[in-house]
Amino acid sequence: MTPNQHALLTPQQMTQADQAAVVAGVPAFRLMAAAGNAVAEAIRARWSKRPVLVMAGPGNNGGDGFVIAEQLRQHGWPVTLAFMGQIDRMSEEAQAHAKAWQGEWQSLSPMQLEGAELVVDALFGAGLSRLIEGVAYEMLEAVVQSGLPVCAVDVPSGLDGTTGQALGMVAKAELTVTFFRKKPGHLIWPGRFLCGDLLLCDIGIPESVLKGLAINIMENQVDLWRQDYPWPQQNGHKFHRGHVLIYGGQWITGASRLSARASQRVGAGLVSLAVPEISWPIYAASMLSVMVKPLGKNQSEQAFHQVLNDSRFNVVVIGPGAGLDGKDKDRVKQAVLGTLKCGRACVLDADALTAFSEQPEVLFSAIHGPCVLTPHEGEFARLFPHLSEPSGKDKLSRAKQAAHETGAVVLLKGADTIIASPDGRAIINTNAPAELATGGAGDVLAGFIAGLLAQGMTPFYAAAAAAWLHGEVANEIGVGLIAEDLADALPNVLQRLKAYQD
Ligand SMILES: NC(=O)C1=CN([C@@H]2O[C@H](COP(=O)(O)OP(=O)(O)OC[C@H]3O[C@@H](n4cnc5c(N)ncnc54)[C@H](OP(=O)(O)O)[C@@H]3O)[C@@H](O)[C@H]2O)[C@@H](O)CC1
Ligand SMILES: [K+]
Repeated sequence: MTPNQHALLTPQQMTQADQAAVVAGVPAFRLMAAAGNAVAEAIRARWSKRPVLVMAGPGNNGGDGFVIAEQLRQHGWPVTLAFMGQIDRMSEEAQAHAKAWQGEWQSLSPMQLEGAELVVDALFGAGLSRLIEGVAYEMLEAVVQSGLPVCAVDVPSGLDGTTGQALGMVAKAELTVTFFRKKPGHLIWPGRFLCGDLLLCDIGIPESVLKGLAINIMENQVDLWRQDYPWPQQNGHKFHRGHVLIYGGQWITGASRLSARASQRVGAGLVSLAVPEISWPIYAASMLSVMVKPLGKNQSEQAFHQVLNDSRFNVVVIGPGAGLDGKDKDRVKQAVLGTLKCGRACVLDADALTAFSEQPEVLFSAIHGPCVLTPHEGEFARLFPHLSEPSGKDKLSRAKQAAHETGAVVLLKGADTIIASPDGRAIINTNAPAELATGGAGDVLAGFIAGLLAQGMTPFYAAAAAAWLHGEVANEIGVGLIAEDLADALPNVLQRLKAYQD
Protein backbone atom coordinates (compact mmCIF):
# COMPACT_ATOMS: atom_id res chain seq x y z
CA MET A 1 0.00 0.00 0.00
CA THR A 2 1.29 3.43 -0.86
CA PRO A 3 0.18 6.72 0.67
CA ASN A 4 -1.61 7.44 -2.60
CA GLN A 5 -4.20 4.93 -1.53
CA HIS A 6 -5.48 7.49 0.96
CA ALA A 7 -5.48 10.44 -1.39
CA LEU A 8 -8.73 12.37 -1.39
CA LEU A 9 -9.68 13.91 -4.72
CA THR A 10 -11.75 17.01 -5.07
CA PRO A 11 -14.49 16.63 -7.69
CA GLN A 12 -12.35 18.75 -10.04
CA GLN A 13 -9.38 16.44 -9.54
CA MET A 14 -11.67 13.46 -10.06
CA THR A 15 -12.80 14.89 -13.37
CA GLN A 16 -9.14 15.32 -14.32
CA ALA A 17 -8.49 11.70 -13.29
CA ASP A 18 -11.37 10.55 -15.51
CA GLN A 19 -9.99 12.56 -18.42
CA ALA A 20 -6.44 11.30 -17.86
CA ALA A 21 -7.76 7.73 -17.79
CA VAL A 22 -9.40 8.28 -21.17
CA VAL A 23 -6.15 9.72 -22.55
CA ALA A 24 -4.36 6.65 -21.14
CA GLY A 25 -6.62 4.48 -23.27
CA VAL A 26 -9.60 3.58 -21.06
CA PRO A 27 -12.76 4.55 -22.98
CA ALA A 28 -15.18 6.84 -21.11
CA PHE A 29 -17.98 4.45 -22.06
CA ARG A 30 -16.21 1.66 -20.19
CA LEU A 31 -15.56 3.82 -17.11
CA MET A 32 -19.24 4.65 -16.91
CA ALA A 33 -20.22 1.01 -17.39
CA ALA A 34 -17.82 0.01 -14.61
CA ALA A 35 -19.18 2.71 -12.31
CA GLY A 36 -22.82 1.75 -12.91
CA ASN A 37 -22.09 -1.96 -12.61
CA ALA A 38 -20.27 -1.42 -9.32
CA VAL A 39 -23.28 0.40 -7.88
CA ALA A 40 -25.76 -2.20 -9.16
CA GLU A 41 -23.65 -4.96 -7.63
CA ALA A 42 -23.47 -3.11 -4.30
CA ILE A 43 -27.23 -2.69 -4.34
CA ARG A 44 -27.85 -6.38 -5.01
CA ALA A 45 -25.44 -7.31 -2.22
CA ARG A 46 -27.19 -5.09 0.29
CA TRP A 47 -30.88 -5.17 -0.54
CA SER A 48 -33.22 -7.97 -1.57
CA LYS A 49 -34.97 -7.64 -4.94
CA ARG A 50 -37.61 -4.89 -4.70
CA PRO A 51 -39.22 -2.09 -6.75
CA VAL A 52 -36.55 0.55 -7.24
CA LEU A 53 -36.71 4.14 -8.45
CA VAL A 54 -33.58 5.35 -10.26
CA MET A 55 -33.35 9.14 -10.40
CA ALA A 56 -31.00 10.11 -13.24
CA GLY A 57 -29.71 13.67 -13.74
CA PRO A 58 -28.51 15.60 -16.80
CA GLY A 59 -24.79 14.74 -16.60
CA ASN A 60 -22.59 11.68 -16.27
CA ASN A 61 -23.93 10.94 -12.81
CA GLY A 62 -27.25 10.43 -14.60
CA GLY A 63 -25.38 8.28 -17.15
CA ASP A 64 -24.34 6.00 -14.30
CA GLY A 65 -28.02 5.91 -13.34
CA PHE A 66 -28.97 4.46 -16.74
CA VAL A 67 -26.34 1.72 -16.36
CA ILE A 68 -27.60 0.87 -12.88
CA ALA A 69 -31.21 0.76 -14.06
CA GLU A 70 -30.36 -1.61 -16.90
CA GLN A 71 -28.24 -3.87 -14.72
CA LEU A 72 -30.93 -4.18 -12.07
CA ARG A 73 -33.58 -4.77 -14.75
CA GLN A 74 -31.50 -7.59 -16.21
CA HIS A 75 -31.43 -9.16 -12.76
CA GLY A 76 -35.20 -9.08 -12.61
CA TRP A 77 -35.72 -5.99 -10.47
CA PRO A 78 -38.79 -3.84 -11.15
CA VAL A 79 -37.15 -0.51 -12.15
CA THR A 80 -38.73 2.91 -12.65
CA LEU A 81 -36.41 5.48 -14.24
CA ALA A 82 -37.04 9.16 -13.52
CA PHE A 83 -34.90 11.42 -15.68
CA MET A 84 -34.16 15.10 -15.46
CA GLY A 85 -32.49 16.67 -18.47
CA GLN A 86 -32.09 16.23 -22.21
CA ILE A 87 -30.59 13.02 -23.56
CA ASP A 88 -29.12 14.75 -26.62
CA ARG A 89 -27.21 17.18 -24.43
CA MET A 90 -25.54 14.44 -22.42
CA SER A 91 -21.97 13.25 -23.03
CA GLU A 92 -21.50 10.64 -25.76
CA GLU A 93 -20.98 7.86 -23.27
CA ALA A 94 -24.03 8.85 -21.23
CA GLN A 95 -26.15 8.95 -24.40
CA ALA A 96 -24.90 5.51 -25.36
CA HIS A 97 -25.82 4.09 -21.96
CA ALA A 98 -29.18 5.88 -22.03
CA LYS A 99 -29.89 4.16 -25.36
CA ALA A 100 -28.85 0.81 -23.92
CA TRP A 101 -31.53 1.13 -21.23
CA GLN A 102 -34.30 -1.22 -22.30
CA GLY A 103 -37.10 0.30 -20.25
CA GLU A 104 -39.12 3.50 -20.35
CA TRP A 105 -38.21 6.73 -18.64
CA GLN A 106 -40.38 9.48 -17.24
CA SER A 107 -39.64 13.08 -16.27
CA LEU A 108 -38.54 13.45 -12.68
CA SER A 109 -41.46 13.93 -10.32
CA PRO A 110 -42.19 13.05 -6.69
CA MET A 111 -45.17 10.97 -7.95
CA GLN A 112 -42.73 8.28 -9.05
CA LEU A 113 -41.90 7.44 -5.46
CA GLU A 114 -45.25 5.65 -5.27
CA GLY A 115 -44.59 1.94 -4.83
CA ALA A 116 -40.79 2.30 -4.69
CA GLU A 117 -38.95 0.50 -1.91
CA LEU A 118 -35.49 1.79 -2.74
CA VAL A 119 -34.24 5.00 -4.36
CA VAL A 120 -31.05 5.28 -6.42
CA ASP A 121 -29.82 8.86 -6.36
CA ALA A 122 -27.95 9.56 -9.62
CA LEU A 123 -29.04 13.18 -10.07
CA PHE A 124 -25.79 15.07 -9.53
CA GLY A 125 -22.28 13.98 -8.65
CA ALA A 126 -18.97 15.66 -9.23
CA GLY A 127 -20.56 18.22 -11.55
CA LEU A 128 -22.79 19.86 -8.93
CA SER A 129 -22.27 23.54 -9.57
CA ARG A 130 -24.97 25.38 -7.63
CA LEU A 131 -27.76 25.13 -5.07
CA ILE A 132 -30.37 22.46 -5.65
CA GLU A 133 -33.62 24.12 -6.70
CA GLY A 134 -36.87 23.52 -8.54
CA VAL A 135 -37.96 20.01 -9.40
CA ALA A 136 -34.72 18.46 -8.12
CA TYR A 137 -35.32 20.15 -4.76
CA GLU A 138 -38.93 18.94 -4.64
CA MET A 139 -37.86 15.45 -5.57
CA LEU A 140 -35.12 15.20 -2.96
CA GLU A 141 -37.43 16.68 -0.35
CA ALA A 142 -40.04 14.04 -1.19
CA VAL A 143 -37.39 11.33 -0.94
CA VAL A 144 -36.47 12.58 2.54
CA GLN A 145 -40.12 12.62 3.57
CA SER A 146 -40.71 9.12 2.19
CA GLY A 147 -38.15 7.65 4.58
CA LEU A 148 -37.15 5.19 1.82
CA PRO A 149 -33.60 3.81 1.82
CA VAL A 150 -31.36 5.65 -0.62
CA CYS A 151 -28.27 4.48 -2.46
CA ALA A 152 -26.29 7.49 -3.68
CA VAL A 153 -24.09 7.35 -6.75
CA ASP A 154 -20.72 9.00 -6.11
CA VAL A 155 -22.16 11.49 -3.60
CA PRO A 156 -25.68 12.15 -2.34
CA SER A 157 -26.97 14.76 -4.81
CA GLY A 158 -26.59 18.24 -3.38
CA LEU A 159 -23.56 17.32 -1.29
CA ASP A 160 -20.45 19.29 -2.18
CA GLY A 161 -17.75 16.70 -2.68
CA THR A 162 -14.98 19.09 -1.68
CA THR A 163 -16.43 20.58 1.47
CA GLY A 164 -18.97 18.11 2.83
CA GLN A 165 -21.57 20.88 2.89
CA ALA A 166 -25.14 20.47 1.66
CA LEU A 167 -26.11 22.80 -1.17
CA GLY A 168 -29.83 23.36 -0.74
CA MET A 169 -31.25 19.88 -0.24
CA VAL A 170 -29.74 16.45 0.24
CA ALA A 171 -31.45 13.12 0.87
CA LYS A 172 -29.35 11.18 3.36
CA ALA A 173 -28.12 7.95 1.82
CA GLU A 174 -27.90 4.61 3.53
CA LEU A 175 -25.12 3.64 1.13
CA THR A 176 -22.92 5.82 -1.07
CA VAL A 177 -20.84 4.16 -3.76
CA THR A 178 -17.93 6.22 -5.04
CA PHE A 179 -15.20 5.52 -7.55
CA PHE A 180 -11.39 5.38 -7.64
CA ARG A 181 -10.75 7.57 -4.57
CA LYS A 182 -12.85 9.08 -1.80
CA LYS A 183 -13.57 12.81 -1.88
CA PRO A 184 -13.06 15.15 1.13
CA GLY A 185 -16.81 15.78 1.28
CA HIS A 186 -17.39 12.11 2.08
CA LEU A 187 -15.44 12.53 5.33
CA ILE A 188 -16.25 16.04 6.55
CA TRP A 189 -19.47 16.67 8.47
CA PRO A 190 -22.30 16.77 7.61
CA GLY A 191 -21.15 14.92 4.48
CA ARG A 192 -19.95 11.92 6.47
CA PHE A 193 -23.40 11.57 8.00
CA LEU A 194 -25.26 12.17 4.73
CA CYS A 195 -23.29 9.49 2.87
CA GLY A 196 -24.20 6.67 5.25
CA ASP A 197 -21.92 3.71 4.59
CA LEU A 198 -19.28 4.57 2.02
CA LEU A 199 -18.13 2.01 -0.52
CA LEU A 200 -15.11 2.75 -2.70
CA CYS A 201 -14.97 0.90 -6.03
CA ASP A 202 -12.26 0.42 -8.62
CA ILE A 203 -13.57 1.31 -12.10
CA GLY A 204 -10.36 0.75 -14.03
CA ILE A 205 -8.75 4.19 -13.74
CA PRO A 206 -4.98 3.58 -13.75
CA GLU A 207 -3.09 4.65 -10.61
CA SER A 208 -0.65 6.54 -12.83
CA VAL A 209 -3.17 9.36 -13.31
CA LEU A 210 -2.59 10.43 -9.70
CA LYS A 211 0.84 11.78 -10.58
CA GLY A 212 -0.56 14.70 -12.51
CA LEU A 213 -3.08 15.78 -9.90
CA ALA A 214 -1.13 17.74 -7.23
CA ILE A 215 -2.92 15.90 -4.45
CA ASN A 216 -2.64 17.56 -1.07
CA ILE A 217 -5.56 16.16 0.93
CA MET A 218 -5.34 12.72 2.54
CA GLU A 219 -7.40 10.56 4.84
CA ASN A 220 -5.51 9.87 8.06
CA GLN A 221 -4.20 6.32 7.79
CA VAL A 222 -1.19 4.66 9.34
CA ASP A 223 0.57 4.34 6.00
CA LEU A 224 0.90 8.09 5.73
CA TRP A 225 3.29 8.35 8.67
CA ARG A 226 4.36 4.89 9.73
CA GLN A 227 7.78 5.24 8.08
CA ASP A 228 8.40 8.21 10.37
CA TYR A 229 7.04 6.64 13.55
CA PRO A 230 9.75 6.88 16.23
CA TRP A 231 9.90 3.38 17.67
CA PRO A 232 12.44 2.99 20.50
CA GLN A 233 15.80 1.74 19.22
CA GLN A 234 17.88 -1.00 20.86
CA ASN A 235 20.90 1.25 21.13
CA GLY A 236 18.95 4.34 22.16
CA HIS A 237 18.63 5.87 25.61
CA LYS A 238 16.12 8.21 27.14
CA PHE A 239 17.93 11.33 26.00
CA HIS A 240 17.47 10.20 22.42
CA ARG A 241 13.73 10.16 22.90
CA GLY A 242 13.21 13.80 23.67
CA HIS A 243 12.27 15.83 26.73
CA VAL A 244 8.83 17.41 26.89
CA LEU A 245 8.25 20.39 29.14
CA ILE A 246 4.65 21.08 30.11
CA TYR A 247 3.36 24.29 31.63
CA GLY A 248 1.16 23.49 34.65
CA GLY A 249 -1.51 25.88 35.96
CA GLN A 250 -2.27 26.81 39.55
CA TRP A 251 -5.88 25.72 39.88
CA ILE A 252 -6.72 23.18 37.22
CA THR A 253 -3.93 20.73 37.80
CA GLY A 254 -5.42 17.68 36.10
CA ALA A 255 -5.24 18.90 32.52
CA SER A 256 -1.46 19.30 32.29
CA ARG A 257 -0.98 16.05 34.16
CA LEU A 258 -3.09 14.28 31.53
CA SER A 259 -0.84 15.80 28.85
CA ALA A 260 2.27 14.71 30.74
CA ARG A 261 1.06 11.15 31.07
CA ALA A 262 0.17 11.05 27.38
CA SER A 263 3.61 12.32 26.33
CA GLN A 264 5.20 9.59 28.40
CA ARG A 265 2.99 6.84 27.04
CA VAL A 266 3.65 7.80 23.45
CA GLY A 267 7.34 7.42 24.11
CA ALA A 268 8.94 10.73 25.13
CA GLY A 269 12.16 9.88 26.97
CA LEU A 270 11.61 12.46 29.70
CA VAL A 271 8.70 14.65 30.71
CA SER A 272 8.81 17.62 33.09
CA LEU A 273 6.06 19.82 34.45
CA ALA A 274 6.82 23.43 35.39
CA VAL A 275 4.22 24.48 37.98
CA PRO A 276 3.43 27.30 40.43
CA GLU A 277 5.19 26.62 43.71
CA ILE A 278 1.93 26.75 45.64
CA SER A 279 0.50 23.85 43.64
CA TRP A 280 3.75 21.89 43.55
CA PRO A 281 2.76 19.37 46.27
CA ILE A 282 -0.35 18.35 44.33
CA TYR A 283 1.61 17.76 41.16
CA ALA A 284 4.62 16.18 42.77
CA ALA A 285 2.61 13.81 44.94
CA SER A 286 0.69 12.43 41.99
CA MET A 287 3.45 12.02 39.41
CA LEU A 288 6.12 9.39 39.86
CA SER A 289 8.14 9.41 36.66
CA VAL A 290 7.42 13.01 35.65
CA MET A 291 9.80 15.64 37.04
CA VAL A 292 7.92 18.52 38.64
CA LYS A 293 9.68 21.88 38.76
CA PRO A 294 8.35 24.67 40.99
CA LEU A 295 8.37 28.06 39.28
CA GLY A 296 9.38 30.00 42.38
CA LYS A 297 7.33 31.74 45.06
CA ASN A 298 6.02 34.60 42.94
CA GLN A 299 5.58 32.61 39.77
CA SER A 300 6.74 35.68 37.89
CA GLU A 301 6.32 35.95 34.15
CA GLN A 302 10.07 35.43 33.85
CA ALA A 303 10.14 32.24 35.89
CA PHE A 304 9.13 30.03 33.00
CA HIS A 305 11.72 31.70 30.76
CA GLN A 306 14.41 30.63 33.19
CA VAL A 307 13.25 27.04 32.95
CA LEU A 308 13.33 27.36 29.15
CA ASN A 309 17.03 28.18 29.35
CA ASP A 310 17.62 24.49 29.84
CA SER A 311 18.15 23.45 26.25
CA ARG A 312 17.40 19.78 26.94
CA PHE A 313 13.68 20.51 26.69
CA ASN A 314 13.02 20.04 23.01
CA VAL A 315 9.23 20.41 23.02
CA VAL A 316 6.97 22.61 25.13
CA VAL A 317 3.24 22.19 25.76
CA ILE A 318 1.28 25.20 26.96
CA GLY A 319 -2.44 25.50 27.45
CA PRO A 320 -4.05 22.58 29.29
CA GLY A 321 -5.20 23.98 32.64
CA ALA A 322 -2.88 26.96 32.20
CA GLY A 323 -5.41 29.46 33.54
CA LEU A 324 -6.77 32.78 32.31
CA ASP A 325 -7.79 34.51 35.54
CA GLY A 326 -6.10 37.70 36.69
CA LYS A 327 -2.36 37.53 36.16
CA ASP A 328 -2.55 33.97 34.86
CA LYS A 329 -3.40 35.17 31.39
CA ASP A 330 -0.30 37.39 31.12
CA ARG A 331 1.86 34.59 32.46
CA VAL A 332 0.49 32.23 29.86
CA LYS A 333 1.06 34.76 27.08
CA GLN A 334 4.63 35.39 28.22
CA ALA A 335 5.29 31.66 28.47
CA VAL A 336 4.05 31.18 24.91
CA LEU A 337 5.98 34.14 23.51
CA GLY A 338 9.13 33.10 25.36
CA THR A 339 8.85 29.57 24.01
CA LEU A 340 8.34 30.80 20.46
CA LYS A 341 11.14 33.32 20.76
CA CYS A 342 13.67 30.68 21.65
CA GLY A 343 12.51 28.58 18.70
CA ARG A 344 11.34 25.58 20.72
CA ALA A 345 8.94 23.21 19.04
CA CYS A 346 5.64 23.61 20.81
CA VAL A 347 2.04 22.51 21.09
CA LEU A 348 -0.33 25.33 21.98
CA ASP A 349 -3.75 24.29 23.18
CA ALA A 350 -6.74 25.57 25.15
CA ASP A 351 -5.86 28.59 27.36
CA ALA A 352 -2.67 29.25 25.40
CA LEU A 353 -4.89 29.99 22.39
CA THR A 354 -7.67 31.82 24.21
CA ALA A 355 -5.12 34.05 25.98
CA PHE A 356 -4.43 35.67 22.60
CA SER A 357 -8.04 36.13 21.51
CA GLU A 358 -7.83 39.93 21.82
CA GLN A 359 -4.61 40.13 19.80
CA PRO A 360 -4.19 36.98 17.76
CA GLU A 361 -1.67 38.73 15.49
CA VAL A 362 0.76 38.95 18.44
CA LEU A 363 0.73 35.15 18.58
CA PHE A 364 0.83 34.64 14.83
CA SER A 365 3.74 36.99 14.23
CA ALA A 366 5.77 35.18 16.91
CA ILE A 367 5.47 31.77 15.21
CA HIS A 368 8.59 30.99 13.22
CA GLY A 369 9.51 27.44 14.14
CA PRO A 370 7.77 24.09 14.53
CA CYS A 371 4.43 24.73 16.18
CA VAL A 372 1.12 22.90 16.41
CA LEU A 373 -2.07 24.75 17.35
CA THR A 374 -4.88 22.46 18.51
CA PRO A 375 -8.09 24.52 18.75
CA HIS A 376 -11.61 23.21 19.03
CA GLU A 377 -14.22 25.23 17.14
CA GLY A 378 -14.72 27.68 20.04
CA GLU A 379 -11.02 28.41 20.41
CA PHE A 380 -10.68 28.60 16.63
CA ALA A 381 -13.44 31.22 16.43
CA ARG A 382 -11.70 33.32 19.07
CA LEU A 383 -8.39 33.28 17.21
CA PHE A 384 -9.73 33.44 13.66
CA PRO A 385 -13.02 35.39 13.84
CA HIS A 386 -12.91 35.98 10.07
CA LEU A 387 -12.71 32.22 9.49
CA SER A 388 -15.20 31.07 12.12
CA GLU A 389 -18.25 28.97 11.26
CA PRO A 390 -20.70 31.83 10.58
CA SER A 391 -18.32 33.01 7.82
CA GLY A 392 -19.90 30.24 5.73
CA LYS A 393 -16.44 28.86 4.93
CA ASP A 394 -16.13 25.11 5.15
CA LYS A 395 -14.00 23.38 7.76
CA LEU A 396 -11.29 22.20 5.37
CA SER A 397 -10.70 25.67 3.90
CA ARG A 398 -10.83 27.26 7.34
CA ALA A 399 -8.15 24.95 8.75
CA LYS A 400 -5.97 25.34 5.65
CA GLN A 401 -6.31 29.11 5.70
CA ALA A 402 -5.47 29.25 9.41
CA ALA A 403 -2.31 27.19 8.84
CA HIS A 404 -1.36 29.45 5.94
CA GLU A 405 -1.90 32.61 8.01
CA THR A 406 -0.04 31.44 11.12
CA GLY A 407 2.75 29.30 9.69
CA ALA A 408 1.79 26.64 12.23
CA VAL A 409 0.27 23.23 11.78
CA VAL A 410 -3.38 23.67 12.74
CA LEU A 411 -5.29 20.71 14.11
CA LEU A 412 -8.95 21.75 14.11
CA LYS A 413 -10.77 19.32 16.37
CA GLY A 414 -14.10 17.61 15.89
CA ALA A 415 -15.59 14.33 14.77
CA ASP A 416 -13.78 15.15 11.51
CA THR A 417 -10.54 16.59 12.90
CA ILE A 418 -8.53 18.32 10.19
CA ILE A 419 -4.77 18.68 10.35
CA ALA A 420 -3.56 21.43 8.04
CA SER A 421 0.00 22.33 7.20
CA PRO A 422 1.14 25.83 6.17
CA ASP A 423 2.39 24.30 2.90
CA GLY A 424 -1.19 23.52 1.83
CA ARG A 425 -1.36 19.83 2.73
CA ALA A 426 -4.24 18.59 4.87
CA ILE A 427 -5.16 15.31 6.53
CA ILE A 428 -8.69 14.42 7.60
CA ASN A 429 -8.96 12.13 10.60
CA THR A 430 -11.81 9.65 10.46
CA ASN A 431 -11.48 7.20 13.34
CA ALA A 432 -12.71 9.29 16.30
CA PRO A 433 -15.71 7.76 18.08
CA ALA A 434 -18.41 9.81 19.82
CA GLU A 435 -16.96 8.81 23.21
CA LEU A 436 -13.99 11.12 22.63
CA ALA A 437 -16.17 14.17 23.24
CA THR A 438 -15.29 14.26 26.93
CA GLY A 439 -13.40 16.68 29.18
CA GLY A 440 -9.65 16.15 29.17
CA ALA A 441 -9.47 14.21 25.91
CA GLY A 442 -7.90 17.25 24.22
CA ASP A 443 -5.21 17.48 26.91
CA VAL A 444 -4.26 13.90 26.14
CA LEU A 445 -4.11 14.68 22.43
CA ALA A 446 -1.76 17.61 23.09
CA GLY A 447 0.45 15.26 25.09
CA PHE A 448 0.52 12.66 22.32
CA ILE A 449 1.52 15.29 19.75
CA ALA A 450 4.26 16.66 22.01
CA GLY A 451 5.63 13.20 22.76
CA LEU A 452 5.90 12.39 19.06
CA LEU A 453 7.39 15.79 18.23
CA ALA A 454 9.97 15.29 20.98
CA GLN A 455 11.04 12.05 19.32
CA GLY A 456 11.66 13.76 16.01
CA MET A 457 8.45 13.48 14.00
CA THR A 458 7.57 16.53 11.93
CA PRO A 459 4.75 18.67 13.36
CA PHE A 460 2.38 17.65 10.54
CA TYR A 461 2.89 13.91 10.93
CA ALA A 462 3.15 14.12 14.74
CA ALA A 463 -0.29 15.75 14.79
CA ALA A 464 -1.70 13.20 12.32
CA ALA A 465 -0.26 10.19 14.14
CA ALA A 466 -1.44 11.55 17.49
CA ALA A 467 -4.97 12.13 16.20
CA TRP A 468 -5.09 8.59 14.80
CA LEU A 469 -3.77 7.03 18.04
CA HIS A 470 -6.23 9.13 20.04
CA GLY A 471 -9.15 7.80 17.96
CA GLU A 472 -7.84 4.27 18.08
CA VAL A 473 -7.46 4.13 21.88
CA ALA A 474 -10.91 5.64 22.24
CA ASN A 475 -12.34 2.89 20.02
CA GLU A 476 -10.52 0.32 22.09
CA ILE A 477 -12.05 1.64 25.33
CA GLY A 478 -15.51 2.36 23.94
CA VAL A 479 -18.52 3.40 25.99
CA GLY A 480 -17.71 4.69 29.46
CA LEU A 481 -14.41 6.22 28.37
CA ILE A 482 -12.97 9.04 30.47
CA ALA A 483 -9.86 11.02 29.59
CA GLU A 484 -7.80 9.27 32.29
CA ASP A 485 -8.19 5.99 30.41
CA LEU A 486 -6.74 7.18 27.13
CA ALA A 487 -3.02 7.27 27.77
CA ASP A 488 -3.11 4.05 29.76
CA ALA A 489 -4.87 2.22 26.93
CA LEU A 490 -2.21 3.32 24.44
CA PRO A 491 0.25 0.42 24.91
CA ASN A 492 -2.19 -2.11 23.40
CA VAL A 493 -2.75 0.08 20.37
CA LEU A 494 0.97 0.73 19.95
CA GLN A 495 1.72 -2.98 20.16
CA ARG A 496 -0.76 -3.67 17.39
CA LEU A 497 0.66 -0.83 15.32
CA LYS A 498 4.18 -2.15 15.80
CA ALA A 499 3.16 -5.69 14.86
CA TYR A 500 1.56 -4.30 11.68
CA GLN A 501 4.73 -2.35 10.97
CA ASP A 502 7.00 -5.37 11.48
N1 LIG B 1 -16.26 11.52 -16.36
C1 LIG B 1 -16.18 10.17 -16.36
O1 LIG B 1 -15.53 9.59 -17.20
C2 LIG B 1 -16.91 9.40 -15.31
C3 LIG B 1 -17.80 10.04 -14.46
N2 LIG B 1 -18.62 9.34 -13.68
C4 LIG B 1 -19.78 9.94 -13.07
O2 LIG B 1 -19.95 11.23 -13.59
C5 LIG B 1 -20.20 12.14 -12.56
C6 LIG B 1 -19.76 13.50 -12.93
O3 LIG B 1 -20.42 13.80 -14.10
P1 LIG B 1 -20.56 15.28 -14.64
O4 LIG B 1 -19.24 15.92 -14.58
O5 LIG B 1 -21.23 15.19 -15.92
O6 LIG B 1 -21.44 15.99 -13.55
P2 LIG B 1 -22.88 15.62 -12.90
O7 LIG B 1 -22.68 15.49 -11.45
O8 LIG B 1 -23.53 14.50 -13.58
O9 LIG B 1 -23.74 16.96 -13.11
C7 LIG B 1 -23.54 17.81 -14.17
C8 LIG B 1 -24.86 18.28 -14.72
O10 LIG B 1 -25.70 18.73 -13.68
C9 LIG B 1 -26.01 20.10 -13.88
N3 LIG B 1 -26.11 20.72 -12.56
C10 LIG B 1 -25.12 20.89 -11.68
N4 LIG B 1 -25.60 21.39 -10.53
C11 LIG B 1 -26.92 21.54 -10.70
C12 LIG B 1 -27.97 22.01 -9.88
N5 LIG B 1 -27.75 22.41 -8.62
N6 LIG B 1 -29.21 22.04 -10.37
C13 LIG B 1 -29.45 21.63 -11.64
N7 LIG B 1 -28.50 21.16 -12.47
C14 LIG B 1 -27.26 21.12 -12.01
C15 LIG B 1 -24.96 20.62 -14.76
O11 LIG B 1 -25.46 21.73 -15.44
P3 LIG B 1 -24.54 23.00 -15.76
O12 LIG B 1 -23.79 23.34 -14.49
O13 LIG B 1 -23.61 22.55 -16.81
O14 LIG B 1 -25.51 24.03 -16.15
C16 LIG B 1 -24.69 19.42 -15.66
O15 LIG B 1 -25.69 19.32 -16.64
C17 LIG B 1 -19.50 11.57 -11.38
O16 LIG B 1 -20.05 12.06 -10.19
C18 LIG B 1 -19.71 10.09 -11.59
O17 LIG B 1 -20.96 9.71 -11.05
C19 LIG B 1 -18.55 7.88 -13.72
O18 LIG B 1 -19.42 7.50 -14.75
C20 LIG B 1 -17.17 7.39 -14.00
C21 LIG B 1 -16.66 7.94 -15.25
K1 LIG C 1 -25.64 11.42 -6.79
